[in-house]
Amino acid sequence: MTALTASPAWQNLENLATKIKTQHMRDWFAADPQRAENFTQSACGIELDFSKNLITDEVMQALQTLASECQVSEKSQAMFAGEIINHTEKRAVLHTALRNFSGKQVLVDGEDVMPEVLACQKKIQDFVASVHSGERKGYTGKPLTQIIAIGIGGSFLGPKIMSEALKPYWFEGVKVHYVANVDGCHIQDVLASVDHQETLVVMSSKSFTTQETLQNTLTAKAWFLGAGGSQQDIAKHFIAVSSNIKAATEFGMAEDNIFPLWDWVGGRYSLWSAIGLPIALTIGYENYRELLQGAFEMDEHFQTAPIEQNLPMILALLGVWYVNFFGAQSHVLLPYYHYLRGFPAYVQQLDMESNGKRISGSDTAVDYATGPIIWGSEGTNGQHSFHQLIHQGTVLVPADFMLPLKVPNQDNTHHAMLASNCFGQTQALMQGKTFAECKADLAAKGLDDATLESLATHKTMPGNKPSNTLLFKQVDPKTLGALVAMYEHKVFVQGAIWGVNSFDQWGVELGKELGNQVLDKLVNTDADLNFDASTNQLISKFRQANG
Ligand SMILES: O=P(O)(O)OC[C@H]1O[C@](O)(CO)[C@@H](O)[C@@H]1O
Repeated sequence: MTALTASPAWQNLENLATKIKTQHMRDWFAADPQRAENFTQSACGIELDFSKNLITDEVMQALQTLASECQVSEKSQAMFAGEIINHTEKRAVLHTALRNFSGKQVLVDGEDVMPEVLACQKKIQDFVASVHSGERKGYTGKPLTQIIAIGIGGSFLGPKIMSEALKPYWFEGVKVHYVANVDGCHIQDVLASVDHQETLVVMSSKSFTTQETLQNTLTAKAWFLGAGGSQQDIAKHFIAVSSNIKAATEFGMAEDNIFPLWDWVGGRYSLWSAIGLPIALTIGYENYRELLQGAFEMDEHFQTAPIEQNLPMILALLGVWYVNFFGAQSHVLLPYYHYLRGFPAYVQQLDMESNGKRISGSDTAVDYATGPIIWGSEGTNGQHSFHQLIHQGTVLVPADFMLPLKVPNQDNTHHAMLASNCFGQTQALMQGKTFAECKADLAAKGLDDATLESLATHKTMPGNKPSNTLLFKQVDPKTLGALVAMYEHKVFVQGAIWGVNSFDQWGVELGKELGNQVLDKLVNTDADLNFDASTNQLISKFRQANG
């Protein structure tokens, strides 16, 4: 047993879980008219109804005790203070400094990082203004109306998904295309759709070593030169965002065209840095600043709200409850808003790359589950596919439903239908439908007793399936910023409880290394194959097909 699983707080939760598993949420709602109100909290434009969870006051208190025993708030103070909490990479973790509107200093190694952060924000502001006004032009004098944003992982998901979510705020006259994968089909399609004279390429790579991003940029550069641009025109059409200024200049980026970021910004936490430049180009700098402001307000809420009112804390503790005491292996995100359709993929990287870990801070393997599989897609589409498993399958899948109460420029018929589906799903998951209720329905249809008994077993819905409902007045930049920061802090709290380092990602390295070794054998077709038999066979087939 590790210290965590042996702790009194953990043991207490195990006992409570055994008790809770014999009860049904349906009965709690029937017995307590205040339940919904008691288990609803709001902050920063987000209302969280967590009453449809397998919890009682006693459970929530026990979870809060666990958080205190794991020193979550002390660990969070260390993060905000710029301490080296990413101990395997010896780095501070300060994405919060990128949206720090408090006017206070943020020290890393005794030095205030805020002047550099503010200077970079000013550079973004000026750059966006020069593109939007048409003052910054391409080499033939045309305005830059087509932006190709090249990057992958955290250098792609944040900009793409947040821009998509803010469609009602798009600046007219500029179109941003995203390219992440090294699959040539994508970049070719995008290049074929734009005029090189009007195109600005924003290459985003914190490390400036990522294969996909480097190759896609080289392809874009070759296309630009092939279409009539010259080497000296590159500076007008190619810019980079990177913490590796040396590699970016060696690659050919003009120094003035490089937007910096710092090693204390993790890739999956980087949308608040210049990695967010494509967002600012899409929605304008003022709206982009609102996004940052929303995140800042959530940071303040996370640091100051009491644990029982603290949205990231509540979400994190509920997640721990299901992962560690109910055996839940996944968590589904269900935005009922088309423009937020990419949000599950965003949280997927944020959560799985952060807490998909098995070694704790004491350098030993954990004996408890850590980060779950995060998945999901927009409602109502999922209702007609995977919701079946959530309702009647054999695994427990806690869900976060999300709905803006108002959507811009929309006829209420659609929105009311969308909301009714969202609320109806949470209701069905919670209450289910008993065998007796199913039988009564079938009897009313005049079915004979044998058919009725048999069919009713199949139609019975156990219910008691947990879900959170997150309501927003609307998905404006500020609320979206708060929403993203809320999930960041949720992930932080869980990592703090599980004792893992949420800020490294060694697991992705081996694949990159082996991929490069394989690439060498694919390109050098005479080279001996000395991998395992399966990999050798796959390489041979590729060589034959492309020989
Ligand atoms: O911005 P970079 O350095 O190109 O990295 C892209 C992504 O690659 C990863 O390291 C994973 O491969 C992510 O953490 C990161 O967001």
